[in-house]
Amino acid sequence: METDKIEEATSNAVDIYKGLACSPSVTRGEISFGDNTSLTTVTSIWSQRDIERSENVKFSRSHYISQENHIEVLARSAPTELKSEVWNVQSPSGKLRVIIRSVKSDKQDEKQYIEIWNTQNKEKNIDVKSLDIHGKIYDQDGHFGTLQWSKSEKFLLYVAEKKQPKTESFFEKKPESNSDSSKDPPLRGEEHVFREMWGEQFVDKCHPVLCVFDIEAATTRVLDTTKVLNTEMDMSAGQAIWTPGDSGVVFVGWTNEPFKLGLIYCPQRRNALYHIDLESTTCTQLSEKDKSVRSPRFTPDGKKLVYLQNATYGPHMTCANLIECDWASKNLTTIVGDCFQGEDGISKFPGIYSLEFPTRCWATDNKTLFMSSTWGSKVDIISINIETKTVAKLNEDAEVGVWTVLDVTRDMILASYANPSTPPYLRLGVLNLKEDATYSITWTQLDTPSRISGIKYKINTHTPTGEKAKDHFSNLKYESILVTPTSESNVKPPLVVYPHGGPHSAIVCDFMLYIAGLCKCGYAVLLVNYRGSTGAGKDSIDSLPGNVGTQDVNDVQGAAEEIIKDGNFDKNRVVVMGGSHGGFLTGHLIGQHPKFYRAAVMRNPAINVASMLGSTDIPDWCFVEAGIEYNQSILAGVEDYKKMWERSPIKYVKDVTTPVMIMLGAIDLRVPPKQGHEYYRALKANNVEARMLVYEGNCHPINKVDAEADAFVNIVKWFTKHLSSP
Ligand SMILES: CC(=O)N[C@@H](C)C(=O)N[C@@H](C)C(=O)N[C@@H](C)C(=O)O
Repeated sequence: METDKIEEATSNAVDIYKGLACSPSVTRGEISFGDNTSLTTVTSIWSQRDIERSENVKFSRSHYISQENHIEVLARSAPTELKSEVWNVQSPSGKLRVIIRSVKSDKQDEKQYIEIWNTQNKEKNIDVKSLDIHGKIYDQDGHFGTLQWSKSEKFLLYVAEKKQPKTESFFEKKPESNSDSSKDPPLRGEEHVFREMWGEQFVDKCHPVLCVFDIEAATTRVLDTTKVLNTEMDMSAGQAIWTPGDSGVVFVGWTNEPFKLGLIYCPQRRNALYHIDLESTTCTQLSEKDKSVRSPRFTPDGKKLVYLQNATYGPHMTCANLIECDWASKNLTTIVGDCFQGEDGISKFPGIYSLEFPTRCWATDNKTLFMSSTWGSKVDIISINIETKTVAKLNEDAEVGVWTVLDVTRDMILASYANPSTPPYLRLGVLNLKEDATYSITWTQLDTPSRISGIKYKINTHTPTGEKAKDHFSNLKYESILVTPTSESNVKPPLVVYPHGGPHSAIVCDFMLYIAGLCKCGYAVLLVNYRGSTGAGKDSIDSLPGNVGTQDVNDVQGAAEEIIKDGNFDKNRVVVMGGSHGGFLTGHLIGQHPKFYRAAVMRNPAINVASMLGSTDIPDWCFVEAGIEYNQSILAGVEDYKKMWERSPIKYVKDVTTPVMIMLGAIDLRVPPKQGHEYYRALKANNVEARMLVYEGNCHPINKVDAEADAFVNIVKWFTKHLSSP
């Protein structure tokens, strides 16, 4: 009986997952205007899981739009699969397009090409290797990646790996003396020198440099940024943009010394904004010292430069400031600073929580920009007027979900919208300037949303209660999202408690494949944005470091108990799952509340912060979350290790009775797999049922198509098994 139930649930999960996995996500969008100004084209790039091919398939779509007096979709192109495109960027005039293509030979060695297309054909194709001046061109990695046309459309600006000298063994036969001495001889004995890279998911990115490609000459110039302020500072460069008139480049430079820390999800690494003049090659620092900056953008008239900034080190995601640099004077002004929740809760603007501005983000007024930013458990479109320093929310309160601004140009805005029951779809809007100098948007849906039936969701607000409120920030509110199956059955659905990772991140009302899948399998899911999450004020974020393992655990448990008290769920059918710091919280929850959860699942869990310190790409995280101020010269002492251990779930493993399934990415550099092994061994030593899945070739997210699919079905099977047993 139990076996049949498990088999049926597993087979059902496979079918449900295969159906939902077809929902594509939009990765880029661009508004363009042909010669005929009445015709607008929206080009969008999508990604979709292909389980049969076990890869994410990328494809483009186009919408052809008339906007005589309102926006009307005249035609839609069929999706076109994009094979091997790393970049695809239209020139400012729309007459040219550059594609960076990456082609893998059957021997799997990768070749890259720079392709220049006009509106009829491919004009130029350059084999990057033939340039022999840099390594691989960087993709859109969210940190370094850049590909920008100059206004003149004669040059391209991109980021590539610095060329490495050739190396050879000490025992290699020396070449004849009359050989070509003009070439740099290979370095002997350097073949095995460690090349430090930028951590998790940046394993082939060690030293990015700025490159300017002359299209006519088909040659590239690598900009030497070591002469910053006349110091030999070795820098990694990225996020580069042209200065007005193409006379120079503004870019973000990260110091490579004393050692690199993991960069992904960590926009608080020490760096600065620089300006390099292409004629004199002088390089000057624009931004303040000892800050972390990102996403520089010039106003269309070139008079102002804005960028996002926050403190270095400290919490890994925090409230960002918007800084304006007057280009003529280089004077800096803070337009939007830190915001705090205080007594007002999350309804008040919580500050900017975003990794970047859209590539094009300005209204034609040269003073209002549009971006997406996390606001509680949703992502809204906000406008920021850099003249009046005012912030406004642009989407309606009723449309709770995730709004992503993709492109803004000629007072039109392209965005995608999604929510837990609706995969992302495109909306094109016209910006309407109101009398108070703010904007409203008149939207047109470019597609009919494909809403998934049987899923409803609501956002709950929680206040820390009872003994949980003793901690320092007890007045701060926090949210959760309850996603519930809308079945007619009067059987109370089992509840999955799901704390997010980070810890300084947030789960937002997005379309999430796993959450929709669990819901369609009959589970309700409680997604908890405990204090310390982004989108709820800087004070919320600052409340957590040093209090992990207590405050965050109390908030998740408090939300779960509050929801169960409402009577819609059976308190004997509650399970818990989480990844990374969410796995850390899962371990704490089953250790500190041993009889509350019937089963647990952890993805790449941080189990023992003390033992993680020496092997993670983010050792600073171990200090910061344990409440120890970090700098790169710190060395942990006994007391530091003690603090880290005392805040770790391993401390409570002896009290665990809940069956645990651990899922590991074999090449995870963020939370190394040995963390999961440490917990697995401790559970087995205590005769607790434990199952461990190790996904080869997967890193921290475990998001390769086959692994992600296998993990989902295994999760459903694990929960079914343990909810079926007495
Ligand atoms: C916000 C954030 O992700 N912080 C990084 C330091 C980080 O990678 N933290 C991990 C411990 C973690 O919890 N990562 C989250 C994003 C996950 O779910 O993988």
